[in-house]
Amino acid sequence: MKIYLFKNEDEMANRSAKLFYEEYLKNSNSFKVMLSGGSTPINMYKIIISEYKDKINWENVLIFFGDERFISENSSNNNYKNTYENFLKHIPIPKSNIFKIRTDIPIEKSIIDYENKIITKTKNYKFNLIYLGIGNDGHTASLFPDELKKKGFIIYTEKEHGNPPLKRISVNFDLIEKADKIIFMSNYKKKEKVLNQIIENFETVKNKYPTTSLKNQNIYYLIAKDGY
Ligand SMILES: O=C1O[C@H](COP(=O)(O)O)[C@@H](O)[C@H](O)[C@H]1O
Repeated sequence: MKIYLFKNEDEMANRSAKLFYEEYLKNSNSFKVMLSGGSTPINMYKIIISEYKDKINWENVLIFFGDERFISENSSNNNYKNTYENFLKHIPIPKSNIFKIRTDIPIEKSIIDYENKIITKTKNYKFNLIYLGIGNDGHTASLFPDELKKKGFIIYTEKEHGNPPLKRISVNFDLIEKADKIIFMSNYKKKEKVLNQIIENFETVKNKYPTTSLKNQNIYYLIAKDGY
């Protein structure tokens, strides 16, 4: 596990976009990547579009999502919609290489549908690269501290979370653990409590939060801390 601090969001975005490209080069025949939702990755997407778009054979890139807010794809709260608007519609990736989490069918059916897509396109749920965010309560993807009992590779939450409160679908720890590389990206602002603990003494918060509970050896925390 490595922690990298950046002076600002742009520097963090540059590094995370470079990592995207580096991992693509290692797996350029079939690059399986899982993206996080929320606003943090948007700057990274801009850099991938401007710096790397033309260096990547998008036919060989498969895009999945770590979690989804269970709301219509037309809503600005939908992770796929945001990723499509800020990233996917700007790159020449075939539509058939994008695997979204459906919100137009019942939630129990959607997790089965999503898991089937993953089973079909990966070897035993293994991704080359998984991007994750960090919530101010230490959640990651949609694995929330107060409901971690569900087993399986894909789960949905019992409660509604966030603003607006919505049920969520998420990949679970067992799937994330299998990835070749995991990148957490987070902005210090509004997440001081959990990020301070991660930065200052990771060992003391190991296993305390969903975001610090992974055992995978190839985890990068990229944290933008103004003026650091
Ligand atoms: O709700 C969510 O939030 C987290 C963090 O989002 P951010 O806006 O702070 O970047 C995100 O990682 C997750 O995918 C999303 O569903």
